[in-house]
Amino acid sequence: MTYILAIDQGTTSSRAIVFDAAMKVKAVAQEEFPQYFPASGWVEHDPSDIWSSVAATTRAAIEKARVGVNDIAAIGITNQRETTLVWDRKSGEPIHNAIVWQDRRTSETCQQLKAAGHEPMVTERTGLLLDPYFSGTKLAWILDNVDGARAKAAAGDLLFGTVDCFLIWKLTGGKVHASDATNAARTLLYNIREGRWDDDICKLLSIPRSMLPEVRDCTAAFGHSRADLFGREIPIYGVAGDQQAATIGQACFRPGMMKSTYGTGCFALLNTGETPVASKNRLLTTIAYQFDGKPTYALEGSIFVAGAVVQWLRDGLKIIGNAGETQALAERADPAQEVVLVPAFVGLGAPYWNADCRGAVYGLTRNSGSAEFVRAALESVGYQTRDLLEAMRADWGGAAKGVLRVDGGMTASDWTMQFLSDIIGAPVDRPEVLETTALGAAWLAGSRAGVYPDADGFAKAWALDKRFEPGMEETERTAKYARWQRAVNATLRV
Ligand SMILES: Nc1ncnc2c1ncn2[C@@H]1O[C@H](COP(=O)(O)OP(=O)(O)O)[C@@H](O)[C@H]1O
Ligand SMILES: O=P(O)(O)OC[C@H](O)CO
Repeated sequence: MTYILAIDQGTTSSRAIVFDAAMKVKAVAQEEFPQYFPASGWVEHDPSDIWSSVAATTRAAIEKARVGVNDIAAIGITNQRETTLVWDRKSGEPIHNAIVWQDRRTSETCQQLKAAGHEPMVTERTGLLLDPYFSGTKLAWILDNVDGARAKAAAGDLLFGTVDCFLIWKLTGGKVHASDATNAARTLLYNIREGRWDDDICKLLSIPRSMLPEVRDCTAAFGHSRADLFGREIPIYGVAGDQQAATIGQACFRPGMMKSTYGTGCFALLNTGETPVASKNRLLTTIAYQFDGKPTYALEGSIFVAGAVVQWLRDGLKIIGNAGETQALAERADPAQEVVLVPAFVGLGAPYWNADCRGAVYGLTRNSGSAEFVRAALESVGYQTRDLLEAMRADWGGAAKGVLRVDGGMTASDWTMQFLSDIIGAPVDRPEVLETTALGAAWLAGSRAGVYPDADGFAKAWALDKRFEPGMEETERTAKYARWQRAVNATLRV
């Protein structure tokens, strides 16, 4: 039994990956599923799509890998975080669509809670902000808006879960209602300092404790998959939210180590060790992972638009046919032009948290063309990362100018990675395995199953594909970053 099945349930697709004993990818299956936008700023998933895409891709990956089900030692799960589901304890039927992390419908509730002065207490206990991003107010919305939900919840007939918890419930045939500490840490209901659901916050949002799952370590036993799913019961041994799983997959096990994942958006996590660091710069404090009942904390910064800016160049402006074309165009851009793009398409995330501002372009001349736009778009990813790192350095002395480990689809762009290193003034390391998120989940499950090495052994196995070293002069770096900051300030004021 030397293979591990990792489930990566993301925002737009579900993926299943079979890893071999050497932690190499043996087979991958992926399925996209529909996104529902019932009103402006609302985003939902149909829970049956989440489940059917996971069921289909896990079976397909096992088949493609040509391994017997008896050779799979364990299942690891990683998932889009914060997305909120509520289902009936007896029938297992969801009572509403899943409300996705991007959904802003609870903006007003958050504003009211802030106006009533609750944010300092909530931030102190959960490490999060009173923002619709997190699960708590989404869960309260479902209870308030589905007929009879409040009464059923009070009677103990409803269960809440983030996506990991829902998948564990489905995989085990309703036998296990549990989540891991990293997912719990994103709900706005979990006290990350005390390691338990917070009764005061639950009361504030009128959420009955009986709905909430049991919270376990990332390497706990989460039951077994139903025998009829794969032909045999397989233990579920590893669970972590996707950004935390990427941190684990990048072996950021020591305080001061950080990773940044560049997909549609970008999420940077900095390991701060065994004590939670409260941010003065609107970063989130979260749990990076939890082993043996002991949490390791992280500071997290989220950027909403990273790779999405490249999609906009392709689908919106139509100045490229595919993402790979950005490299040549950026190289060709006129060095004398100083075009700056602030991609605040949906507002700005950390450290600004401004939901209302919108994107802007500065420094256009009569000669500005597609090459300068492309360069400005790729540069915006580097500048936004520097914003996060500046905030991390201001928050915590341990965040010195260390190496940044990167992963995600956009790290394929050498130009972007070189600019990133230039503008942050630190080395950027791209690993050989870019399936870092799934690898993190696989390692959690595989180490518990005894198939994979311990954390030290795993960290040693981490292999570098390419290191990008900063080559820009300090004066140029300072001038460029100052221009970016002026552009952001102007954008926030419009
Ligand atoms: N060569 C490239 N240059 C620039 N951006 C790229 C390149 N290849 C992929 N991307 C960007 O990376 C993103 C896809 O990354 P991925 O990790 O698959 O994202 P997600 O998991 O959020 O869907 C897309 O937004 C795409 O525009
Ligand atoms: O599914 P992804 O990769 O877009 O990740 C979503 C994050 O977990 C949201 O916090």
